[in-house]
Amino acid sequence: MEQEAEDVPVVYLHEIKRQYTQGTETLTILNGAKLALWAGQSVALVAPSGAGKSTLLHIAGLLETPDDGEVYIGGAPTSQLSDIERTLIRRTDIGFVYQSHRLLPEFSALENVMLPQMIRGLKRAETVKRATEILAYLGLGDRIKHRPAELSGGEQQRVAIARAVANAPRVLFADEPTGNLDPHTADHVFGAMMQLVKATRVAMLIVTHNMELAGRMDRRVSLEEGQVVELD
Ligand SMILES: Nc1ncnc2c1ncn2[C@@H]1O[C@H](COP(=O)(O)OP(=O)(O)OP(=O)(O)O)[C@@H](O)[C@H]1O
Repeated sequence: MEQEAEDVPVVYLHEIKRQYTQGTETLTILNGAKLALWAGQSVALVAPSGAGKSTLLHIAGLLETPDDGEVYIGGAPTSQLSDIERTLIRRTDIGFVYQSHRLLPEFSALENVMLPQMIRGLKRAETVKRATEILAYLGLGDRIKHRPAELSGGEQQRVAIARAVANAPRVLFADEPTGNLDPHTADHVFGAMMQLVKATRVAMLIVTHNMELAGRMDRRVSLEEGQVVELD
Protein backbone atom coordinates (compact mmCIF):
# COMPACT_ATOMS: atom_id res chain seq x y z
CA MET A 1 0.00 0.00 0.00
CA GLU A 2 1.32 3.37 -0.96
CA GLN A 3 1.74 5.91 1.76
CA GLU A 4 -0.55 8.82 1.07
CA ALA A 5 -1.85 11.88 2.81
CA GLU A 6 -4.36 10.87 5.44
CA ASP A 7 -6.26 14.15 5.36
CA VAL A 8 -8.34 12.73 2.50
CA PRO A 9 -10.88 10.02 3.31
CA VAL A 10 -10.19 6.64 1.74
CA VAL A 11 -13.83 6.59 0.65
CA TYR A 12 -16.17 9.55 0.55
CA LEU A 13 -19.82 9.20 -0.36
CA HIS A 14 -21.29 12.52 -1.41
CA GLU A 15 -25.05 13.03 -1.56
CA ILE A 16 -25.78 9.49 -2.69
CA LYS A 17 -29.23 8.81 -4.03
CA ARG A 18 -30.58 5.39 -4.90
CA GLN A 19 -34.11 4.50 -5.85
CA TYR A 20 -35.67 1.21 -6.88
CA THR A 21 -38.67 1.14 -9.13
CA GLN A 22 -41.12 -1.67 -8.64
CA GLY A 23 -44.02 -1.50 -11.06
CA THR A 24 -45.50 1.96 -10.62
CA GLU A 25 -43.92 2.51 -7.21
CA THR A 26 -40.59 4.20 -6.59
CA LEU A 27 -38.75 3.31 -3.39
CA THR A 28 -36.17 5.85 -2.28
CA ILE A 29 -33.58 3.90 -0.32
CA LEU A 30 -30.71 6.40 -0.13
CA ASN A 31 -31.55 10.07 -0.24
CA GLY A 32 -28.47 12.28 -0.06
CA ALA A 33 -26.35 9.90 2.04
CA LYS A 34 -22.94 11.23 3.01
CA LEU A 35 -20.17 9.22 4.65
CA ALA A 36 -16.38 9.48 5.00
CA LEU A 37 -14.27 6.41 5.77
CA TRP A 38 -10.78 7.04 7.07
CA ALA A 39 -7.58 5.00 7.02
CA GLY A 40 -7.11 2.99 10.21
CA GLN A 41 -10.70 3.56 11.39
CA SER A 42 -13.41 0.95 11.90
CA VAL A 43 -17.02 2.04 11.44
CA ALA A 44 -20.08 0.02 12.42
CA LEU A 45 -23.19 0.43 10.27
CA VAL A 46 -26.16 -0.46 12.43
CA ALA A 47 -29.65 -0.01 10.98
CA PRO A 48 -32.92 -1.96 10.73
CA SER A 49 -33.58 -4.51 8.01
CA GLY A 50 -34.43 -2.82 4.72
CA ALA A 51 -32.84 0.50 5.68
CA GLY A 52 -30.36 0.25 2.80
CA LYS A 53 -27.18 -1.04 4.43
CA SER A 54 -26.28 -3.52 1.69
CA THR A 55 -27.19 -0.95 -0.96
CA LEU A 56 -24.82 1.56 0.65
CA LEU A 57 -22.02 -1.02 0.86
CA HIS A 58 -22.45 -2.02 -2.77
CA ILE A 59 -22.37 1.59 -3.94
CA ALA A 60 -19.34 2.45 -1.78
CA GLY A 61 -17.61 -0.72 -3.07
CA LEU A 62 -18.29 0.25 -6.71
CA LEU A 63 -20.46 -2.81 -7.25
CA GLU A 64 -23.50 -0.64 -7.96
CA THR A 65 -23.82 2.89 -9.30
CA PRO A 66 -25.96 5.47 -7.52
CA ASP A 67 -28.72 7.38 -9.33
CA ASP A 68 -27.14 10.58 -8.14
CA GLY A 69 -24.16 11.68 -6.05
CA GLU A 70 -20.50 10.75 -6.20
CA VAL A 71 -18.25 8.08 -4.73
CA TYR A 72 -14.70 9.31 -4.20
CA ILE A 73 -11.92 6.77 -3.67
CA GLY A 74 -8.74 8.31 -2.32
CA GLY A 75 -10.15 11.73 -3.26
CA ALA A 76 -10.83 10.80 -6.90
CA PRO A 77 -14.37 10.75 -8.28
CA THR A 78 -15.48 7.44 -9.80
CA SER A 79 -18.75 8.17 -11.61
CA GLN A 80 -17.12 8.83 -14.97
CA LEU A 81 -14.94 5.71 -14.95
CA SER A 82 -15.45 2.83 -17.36
CA ASP A 83 -16.48 -0.60 -16.10
CA ILE A 84 -12.92 -1.81 -16.57
CA GLU A 85 -11.50 1.07 -14.54
CA ARG A 86 -14.00 0.41 -11.76
CA THR A 87 -13.12 -3.28 -11.78
CA LEU A 88 -9.43 -2.44 -11.45
CA ILE A 89 -10.13 -0.20 -8.45
CA ARG A 90 -12.22 -2.95 -6.87
CA ARG A 91 -9.36 -5.41 -7.32
CA THR A 92 -6.65 -3.22 -5.87
CA ASP A 93 -8.31 -0.89 -3.37
CA ILE A 94 -11.42 -2.65 -2.10
CA GLY A 95 -12.01 -5.86 -0.15
CA PHE A 96 -15.34 -7.51 0.67
CA VAL A 97 -16.28 -10.01 3.38
CA TYR A 98 -19.78 -11.47 3.43
CA GLN A 99 -21.87 -13.26 6.03
CA SER A 100 -21.17 -16.61 4.39
CA HIS A 101 -17.55 -17.06 3.44
CA ARG A 102 -18.04 -17.78 -0.31
CA LEU A 103 -14.73 -19.62 -0.51
CA LEU A 104 -14.11 -21.92 -3.45
CA PRO A 105 -14.69 -25.43 -2.05
CA GLU A 106 -12.23 -27.29 -4.27
CA PHE A 107 -9.30 -25.05 -3.36
CA SER A 108 -7.20 -24.98 -0.19
CA ALA A 109 -7.18 -22.04 2.21
CA LEU A 110 -3.85 -20.97 0.72
CA GLU A 111 -5.13 -21.15 -2.87
CA ASN A 112 -8.30 -19.22 -1.98
CA VAL A 113 -6.16 -16.39 -0.60
CA MET A 114 -3.72 -16.54 -3.52
CA LEU A 115 -6.45 -16.21 -6.14
CA PRO A 116 -7.13 -12.45 -5.98
CA GLN A 117 -3.41 -11.78 -6.20
CA MET A 118 -3.01 -14.13 -9.18
CA ILE A 119 -5.94 -12.39 -10.93
CA ARG A 120 -4.12 -9.14 -10.35
CA GLY A 121 -1.11 -10.61 -12.14
CA LEU A 122 1.33 -11.06 -9.28
CA LYS A 123 3.94 -13.82 -9.59
CA ARG A 124 3.02 -17.16 -8.07
CA ALA A 125 5.94 -17.27 -5.62
CA GLU A 126 5.02 -13.82 -4.35
CA THR A 127 1.35 -14.79 -3.91
CA VAL A 128 2.32 -17.94 -1.97
CA LYS A 129 4.51 -15.86 0.33
CA ARG A 130 1.91 -13.17 0.95
CA ALA A 131 -1.00 -15.59 1.38
CA THR A 132 1.01 -17.70 3.84
CA GLU A 133 1.92 -14.61 5.85
CA ILE A 134 -1.65 -13.31 6.04
CA LEU A 135 -3.05 -16.71 7.02
CA ALA A 136 -0.40 -17.04 9.72
CA TYR A 137 -1.22 -13.53 10.94
CA LEU A 138 -4.86 -14.59 11.30
CA GLY A 139 -3.84 -17.67 13.29
CA LEU A 140 -4.23 -20.19 10.45
CA GLY A 141 -0.57 -21.03 9.85
CA ASP A 142 -1.25 -24.74 10.39
CA ARG A 143 -4.40 -24.84 8.27
CA ILE A 144 -3.21 -23.52 4.92
CA LYS A 145 -3.61 -26.85 3.08
CA HIS A 146 -7.14 -27.43 4.39
CA ARG A 147 -10.10 -27.04 2.08
CA PRO A 148 -13.06 -24.97 3.35
CA ALA A 149 -15.05 -28.09 4.34
CA GLU A 150 -12.13 -29.16 6.53
CA LEU A 151 -12.18 -25.89 8.48
CA SER A 152 -14.46 -24.67 11.28
CA GLY A 153 -16.86 -21.79 10.65
CA GLY A 154 -14.58 -19.29 12.33
CA GLU A 155 -11.56 -20.56 10.40
CA GLN A 156 -13.46 -20.34 7.12
CA GLN A 157 -14.43 -16.77 7.90
CA ARG A 158 -10.82 -15.87 8.74
CA VAL A 159 -9.75 -17.32 5.37
CA ALA A 160 -12.39 -15.10 3.75
CA ILE A 161 -10.91 -12.11 5.58
CA ALA A 162 -7.40 -13.10 4.49
CA ARG A 163 -8.64 -13.31 0.89
CA ALA A 164 -10.27 -9.88 1.17
CA VAL A 165 -7.05 -8.25 2.38
CA ALA A 166 -4.69 -10.26 0.15
CA ASN A 167 -4.23 -7.35 -2.24
CA ALA A 168 -3.71 -4.88 0.63
CA PRO A 169 -6.91 -2.93 -0.10
CA ARG A 170 -7.41 0.58 1.19
CA VAL A 171 -10.91 -0.22 2.38
CA LEU A 172 -12.63 -3.35 3.60
CA PHE A 173 -16.43 -3.70 3.54
CA ALA A 174 -17.99 -6.46 5.58
CA ASP A 175 -21.69 -7.40 5.56
CA GLU A 176 -22.42 -9.14 8.87
CA PRO A 177 -19.12 -11.06 8.78
CA THR A 178 -19.79 -12.77 12.10
CA GLY A 179 -23.54 -13.26 11.62
CA ASN A 180 -23.26 -17.02 11.13
CA LEU A 181 -20.84 -17.65 14.01
CA ASP A 182 -21.41 -18.54 17.65
CA PRO A 183 -20.64 -15.69 20.09
CA HIS A 184 -17.20 -16.98 21.07
CA THR A 185 -16.06 -17.53 17.47
CA ALA A 186 -17.62 -14.24 16.40
CA ASP A 187 -15.59 -12.51 19.07
CA HIS A 188 -12.39 -14.13 17.80
CA VAL A 189 -13.02 -13.27 14.14
CA PHE A 190 -14.07 -9.74 15.04
CA GLY A 191 -10.91 -9.30 17.13
CA ALA A 192 -8.83 -10.34 14.11
CA MET A 193 -10.56 -7.71 11.98
CA MET A 194 -9.96 -4.97 14.53
CA GLN A 195 -6.27 -5.95 14.68
CA LEU A 196 -6.04 -5.72 10.91
CA VAL A 197 -7.40 -2.18 10.93
CA LYS A 198 -4.70 -1.04 13.30
CA ALA A 199 -1.87 -3.10 11.74
CA THR A 200 -2.55 -2.22 8.09
CA ARG A 201 -4.47 1.08 8.47
CA VAL A 202 -7.17 -0.24 6.19
CA ALA A 203 -10.47 1.66 6.46
CA MET A 204 -13.27 -0.67 7.53
CA LEU A 205 -17.05 -0.49 7.33
CA ILE A 206 -18.86 -3.38 9.00
CA VAL A 207 -22.61 -3.97 8.87
CA THR A 208 -23.63 -5.59 12.12
CA HIS A 209 -26.70 -6.07 14.28
CA ASN A 210 -24.49 -6.88 17.24
CA MET A 211 -24.39 -3.78 19.45
CA GLU A 212 -21.67 -5.25 21.65
CA LEU A 213 -19.33 -5.61 18.66
CA ALA A 214 -20.41 -2.22 17.30
CA GLY A 215 -19.46 -0.72 20.67
CA ARG A 216 -15.88 -1.93 20.21
CA MET A 217 -15.45 -0.13 16.89
CA ASP A 218 -14.10 3.39 16.45
CA ARG A 219 -17.37 4.87 15.21
CA ARG A 220 -21.03 3.94 14.79
CA VAL A 221 -23.39 5.14 12.10
CA SER A 222 -26.95 4.34 11.07
CA LEU A 223 -29.30 5.00 8.16
CA GLU A 224 -32.39 7.09 8.74
CA GLU A 225 -34.68 8.09 5.91
CA GLY A 226 -31.96 7.45 3.39
CA GLN A 227 -29.29 9.48 5.18
CA VAL A 228 -26.28 8.43 7.23
CA VAL A 229 -26.45 9.57 10.83
CA GLU A 230 -23.66 9.37 13.40
CA LEU A 231 -24.75 7.46 16.51
CA ASP A 232 -22.15 8.69 18.99
N1 LIG B 1 -32.87 -4.78 -6.84
C1 LIG B 1 -33.82 -4.28 -6.06
N2 LIG B 1 -35.03 -3.96 -6.56
C2 LIG B 1 -36.02 -3.45 -5.79
N3 LIG B 1 -35.87 -3.19 -4.48
C3 LIG B 1 -34.71 -3.49 -3.91
C4 LIG B 1 -33.61 -4.04 -4.66
N4 LIG B 1 -32.56 -4.23 -3.83
C5 LIG B 1 -32.99 -3.80 -2.62
N5 LIG B 1 -34.25 -3.36 -2.66
C6 LIG B 1 -35.03 -2.81 -1.54
O1 LIG B 1 -34.27 -1.77 -0.97
C7 LIG B 1 -34.35 -1.79 0.45
C8 LIG B 1 -32.97 -1.78 1.06
O2 LIG B 1 -32.32 -3.03 0.78
P1 LIG B 1 -30.93 -3.42 1.46
O3 LIG B 1 -30.61 -4.82 1.06
O4 LIG B 1 -29.93 -2.37 1.14
O5 LIG B 1 -31.31 -3.33 3.02
P2 LIG B 1 -30.49 -3.76 4.29
O6 LIG B 1 -30.52 -2.61 5.22
O7 LIG B 1 -29.16 -4.29 3.89
O8 LIG B 1 -31.40 -4.93 4.86
P3 LIG B 1 -31.01 -6.29 5.65
O9 LIG B 1 -30.52 -5.89 7.01
O10 LIG B 1 -32.37 -6.99 5.74
O11 LIG B 1 -30.03 -7.03 4.82
C9 LIG B 1 -35.21 -2.99 0.80
O12 LIG B 1 -36.48 -2.56 1.17
C10 LIG B 1 -35.24 -3.82 -0.44
O13 LIG B 1 -36.48 -4.47 -0.57
